[in-house]
Amino acid sequence: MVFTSTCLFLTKIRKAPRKYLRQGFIDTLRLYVRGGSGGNGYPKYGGVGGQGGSVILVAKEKMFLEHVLNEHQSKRIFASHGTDSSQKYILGPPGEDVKVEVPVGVTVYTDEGKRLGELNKEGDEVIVAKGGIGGHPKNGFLGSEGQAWPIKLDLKLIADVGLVGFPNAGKSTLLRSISHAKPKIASYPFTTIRPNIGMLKYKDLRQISMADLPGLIEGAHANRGMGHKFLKHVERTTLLLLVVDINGFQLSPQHTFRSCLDTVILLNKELELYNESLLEKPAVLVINKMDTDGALKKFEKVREQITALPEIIQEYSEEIRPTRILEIGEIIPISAKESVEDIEKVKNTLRNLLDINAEKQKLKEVVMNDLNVIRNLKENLRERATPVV
Ligand SMILES: Nc1nc2c(ncn2[C@@H]2O[C@H](COP(=O)(O)OP(=O)(O)OP(=O)(O)O)[C@@H](O)[C@H]2O)c(=O)[nH]1
Repeated sequence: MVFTSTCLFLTKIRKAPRKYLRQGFIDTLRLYVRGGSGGNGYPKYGGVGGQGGSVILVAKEKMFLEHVLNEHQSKRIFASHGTDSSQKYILGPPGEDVKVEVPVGVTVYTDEGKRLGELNKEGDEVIVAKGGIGGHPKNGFLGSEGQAWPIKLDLKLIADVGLVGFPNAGKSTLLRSISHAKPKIASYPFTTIRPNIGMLKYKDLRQISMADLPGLIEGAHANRGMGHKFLKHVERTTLLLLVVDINGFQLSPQHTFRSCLDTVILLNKELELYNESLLEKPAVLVINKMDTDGALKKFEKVREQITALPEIIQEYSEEIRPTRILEIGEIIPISAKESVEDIEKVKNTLRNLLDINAEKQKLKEVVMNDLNVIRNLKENLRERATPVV
């Protein structure tokens, strides 16, 4: 009886998980971290206390912040203290470091917004709370306290390609058919509520990662829909893959219907408003659902309009019209659902564009290096030419 009532009581007080946890994707996480204190020294023998352990973040692939939260449910991570110096240990043993695995793509901040570091590839490490130094003659043999503060982990997914589009355009369907990812697909908007990452695999073993992000809506830059939260992930992708529905989009009967061309322009605008530098990224435009009635005729018109975008946008009102136009490298009509050939075409185009982009980046680096060498040489010559007074 007592047992039953205890169970009932426990069931009653168990809180429902917070909303963001129910959604199943977290891209920021606050932790409290503390390095261990240094051990005290031993004045009699000039003994030095052990250094306190540090809290260190280590980047790991295929991880999400939910895993960090599961591992550290209290959100408090403490490294151990250094041992005092004693007769037994003249040099006190150091405290152990605590290594916390976090996803690749995390940037760490303090509450004041100071950036402590970025973890961009597997194995990258950032010390987030240093252990205190041990006591020794110069500090009066008193070990000092370790660093202790709350930190914020901010995750931005790193993928080669980022899928951007309005809800229901077919982004998840494309990701599913082009990679081995299994995102949820349904005929209603906002089926995707968390980013999914798929790997595109090629015969020569080359792999390209692609992130499917929840659909944007008008006003996403100002945090309407789920936009803002997810737009930040586009910042770290190399190439943008815009997906639009040839038949346009309407969020609900209360909302304005947007044609296929409108959605391209609106996506351009949303990206621009969120962060103009996103428009510098190479972009491919995929026009989806080409298997539907009348799609071919609509496509011919839309393609023409998109190639003349600078003039076409003048017909749009100021709040919709972007000031800067996204450079669309290629426009590909596809049926993500029906055509394997279309998917192959997208796959090959992405690879080519990424390769061209990598070459460009390399060239840019070489030019920058050369410029630096020339600048240094010039400075050297100027210094030599200056007469010594
Ligand atoms: N006819 C046709 N329907 C498609 C095609 N691609 C996707 N669909 C359908 O469009 C609907 C939406 O597809 P999703 O892949 O979930 O779209 P999404 O862009 O990921 O949607 P959100 O998760 O809301 O952002 C589903 O009913 C799909 O079956 C296509 O090529 N042709």
